[in-house]
Amino acid sequence: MKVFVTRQIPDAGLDRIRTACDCDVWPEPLPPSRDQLLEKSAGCDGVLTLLSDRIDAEFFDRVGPQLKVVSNFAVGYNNIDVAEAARRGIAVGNTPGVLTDATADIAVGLLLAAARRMREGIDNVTNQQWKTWEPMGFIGQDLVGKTIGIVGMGRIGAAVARRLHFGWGMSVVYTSRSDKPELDSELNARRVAFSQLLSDSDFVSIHTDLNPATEKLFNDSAFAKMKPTSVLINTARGGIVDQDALHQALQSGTIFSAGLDVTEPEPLPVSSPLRSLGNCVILPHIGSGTVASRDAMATIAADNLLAGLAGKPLPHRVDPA
Ligand SMILES: NC(=O)C1=CN([C@@H]2O[C@H](COP(=O)(O)OP(=O)(O)OC[C@H]3O[C@@H](n4cnc5c(N)ncnc54)[C@H](O)[C@@H]3O)[C@@H](O)[C@H]2O)C=CC1
Ligand SMILES: O=C(O)C(=O)CO
Repeated sequence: MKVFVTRQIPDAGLDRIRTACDCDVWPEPLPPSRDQLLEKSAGCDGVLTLLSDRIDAEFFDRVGPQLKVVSNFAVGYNNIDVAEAARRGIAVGNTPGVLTDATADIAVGLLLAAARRMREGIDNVTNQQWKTWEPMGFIGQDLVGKTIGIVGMGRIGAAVARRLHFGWGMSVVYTSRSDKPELDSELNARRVAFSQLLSDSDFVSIHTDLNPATEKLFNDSAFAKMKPTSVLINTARGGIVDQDALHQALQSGTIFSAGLDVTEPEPLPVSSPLRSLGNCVILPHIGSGTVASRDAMATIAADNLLAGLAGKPLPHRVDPA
């Protein structure tokens, strides 16, 4: 079986694939260009992709009808046209669960950083502008006893809610496609409408997948409903936030600050005004970036790939919505 792996991934997964397949791994740190992706994947039975690889009808046409499986090295799969894959009988896999804690930790880290103005503080020290301890300097937002609004109460959303409820005594409100009675009783949480979440929350953390209903969900009208002291955290996907509206909200004081692990595009262009705002903390999409998480993602991605090649059910299969 011939496979293309679009980037170096941990040996925990790569060794399994190399043992079982004729495997070509993209060797560069930067992704293959679109043409290189299409060229390298052509004729393959399986591909192991990253969240930055666009997998669509054109890709499937160019790769050929022998393609059996696309295994995404991520839990998010908005880069893949899953419906088109299903129409063609191509299995799609992802890596849920093993990165939940790592990503929730980064969400909490961003929340602390954005609430307590750490970016401004670090910039101040790094630029040698810090002169003395000031009673009124770098005043941020308190966390204890505040309200966290979780947008998308899935695996990562629940893990963030637990951290903030049990660690900082926060009240939890959330939006979800369905009721979560077990979380309501565990966290004393309340499912509310999106607009109520925006107006009630001191902190809002985004944990939905990117889909047609969540694309640019955070726009001018959403920011207008948030408290001027509120902090927005996004570790989900950049496309869920209208970044022009976010810039305006941060600059005008409509909201207090933001912490982003994800942007659209990634990285943001050098000219993006969000890069230079002191009240916007931006990380280079490192939510799942721990040894254990990335090893486990590699193992699952390899297992999905090998199962698909063998015509067996994928351990973690993605179905069309
Ligand atoms: N920053 C990073 O490195 C990482 C980012 N992610 C992102 O986080 C997302 C969530 O991951 P998990 O929690 O594992 O997925 P999940 O599938 O457990 O949770 C997503 C939740 O969002 C809900 N949802 C979808 N649309 C909604 C809507 N319109 N309104 C309310 N709820 C909605 C779903 O029903 C689901 O409960 C991924 O799709 C991915 O994009 C995931 C891992 C790492
Ligand atoms: O898994 C994902 O969806 C990520 O964004 C990176 O781990």
